[in-house]
Amino acid sequence: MQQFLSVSDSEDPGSLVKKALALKKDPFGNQIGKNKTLGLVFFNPSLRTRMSTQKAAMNLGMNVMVMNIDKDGWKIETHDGAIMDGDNQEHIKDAARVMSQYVDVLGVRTFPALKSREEDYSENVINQFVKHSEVPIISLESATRHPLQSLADLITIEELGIKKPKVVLSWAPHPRILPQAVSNSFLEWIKITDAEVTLACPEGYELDDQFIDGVTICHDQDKAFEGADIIYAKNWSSYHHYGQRLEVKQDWTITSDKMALTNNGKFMHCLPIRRNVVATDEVIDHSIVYQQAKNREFSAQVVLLEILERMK
Ligand SMILES: NCCC[C@H](NC(=O)CCC(=O)O)C(=O)O
Ligand SMILES: NC(=O)OP(=O)(O)O
Repeated sequence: MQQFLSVSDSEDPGSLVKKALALKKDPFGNQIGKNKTLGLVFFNPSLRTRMSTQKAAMNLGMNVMVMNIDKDGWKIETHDGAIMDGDNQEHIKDAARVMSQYVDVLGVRTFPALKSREEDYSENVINQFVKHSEVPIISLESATRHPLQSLADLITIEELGIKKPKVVLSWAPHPRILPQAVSNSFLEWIKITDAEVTLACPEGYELDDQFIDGVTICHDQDKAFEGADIIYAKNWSSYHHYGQRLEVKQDWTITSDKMALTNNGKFMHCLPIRRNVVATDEVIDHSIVYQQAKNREFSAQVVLLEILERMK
């Protein structure tokens, strides 16, 4: 693997799931990362991605450097050709090139601004890193995708051992407007499995066509939940009415009553989760979200391993 920005960067993404499960059994068996350094650049907050990716790198014997560029760096200009006489102090092309000289692999987290769909879906920030970095780039969640999360989700689903699982990706309420990245990415990855996938969301919350191709869309949450094996909950803001908050009449919070409609379904969420807004305490406390979060370590480890193996 040369880089990891989406499912299409792996020739055989299904094999990553199996290799990750093997790493989970023997995390320290391969020290290929000795004398190699991973850099992690954060434009946004993170708990799981930060810690699981550092742990994954340490499992392989790597050193890790973390740069919270939004807090500790100069203010970054992201537009090509900008006349930098305003607040922004350092151009992304200079920052990316320089940081890449200190490390062997570079991870980048960058959220969308949710103001312009064209700007966000152009993936300008992470693509500038790809363009100007001298080393492979790993997405730690970009404007439109979160592949390390989706790979961990697939590892978790594989561990459940359900044949042809009925999976529902359900929209849920949230006090803020959030990116579509986790949901887009989940749909892009779940397609490589034999799962039957339904997207449950209020009208106006359908995702970009490139992600929902082949997915059943259901605007009735109760109906979607009937017989489901897995409920993957997430809030996302409207793709079609970009950056807007649409009126939603029904209550989409996931409760135990709704989970009772499923086939003893497992509840998944990438975290962080707004308790008693996205889902009730009872649902979260009986869920597999911690198993899912633990698997972030092995999704990151298998990706680092594949990248390091290619560099040998
Ligand atoms: N990395 C996992 C999710 C990150 C982000 N969630 C958030 O920003 C939630 C913040 C809050 O609850 O205010 C998202 O939805 O893409
Ligand atoms: N799920 C996830 O990516 O969490 P963080 O935003 O805390 O890294």
